[in-house]
Amino acid sequence: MESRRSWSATFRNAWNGIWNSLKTERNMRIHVAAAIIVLLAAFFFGLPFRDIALLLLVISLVITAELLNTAIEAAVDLVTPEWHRLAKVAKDAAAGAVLIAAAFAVLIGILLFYGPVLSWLGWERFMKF
Ligand SMILES: Nc1ncnc2c1ncn2[C@@H]1O[C@H](COP(=O)(O)OP(=O)(O)OP(=O)(O)O)[C@@H](O)[C@H]1O
Repeated sequence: MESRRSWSATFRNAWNGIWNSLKTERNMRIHVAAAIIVLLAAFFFGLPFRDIALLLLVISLVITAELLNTAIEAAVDLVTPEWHRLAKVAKDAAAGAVLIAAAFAVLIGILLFYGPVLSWLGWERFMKF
């Protein structure tokens, strides 16, 4: 194993990890597609830069959680391909982390898009509810 790596090798390995997760994990592809749609919608509805920054933050949290989930699944499968209670604990907790990040991302998305979508539809009267 190399003891000293160049920056480019480190970056290449990190990119391999992202690319591998995109190729193998359907949920990762769904998260990335949702992120692109949400960012396009943010520009379409003219969300302020502060709100777009918040969207970028939650998107990065969801994708990071999904990458860590991929890493934990691979590490657990490497240690034990057999059924094991602790393997289940590790994989379920990793999946739970993705669920929490995704659920709060949806909630933040609703809060940020609620006003702009209603005014785009001309339904400002519903904004007080
Ligand atoms: N070795 C194991 N021992 C015990 N339970 C396991 C094991 N492998 C998987 N499981 C159970 O099956 C579930 C799905 O695990 P799997 O490795 O198939 O992930 P996945 O279907 O790719 O999940 P995700 O959608 O989160 O990526 C785990 O959350 C866990 O409950």
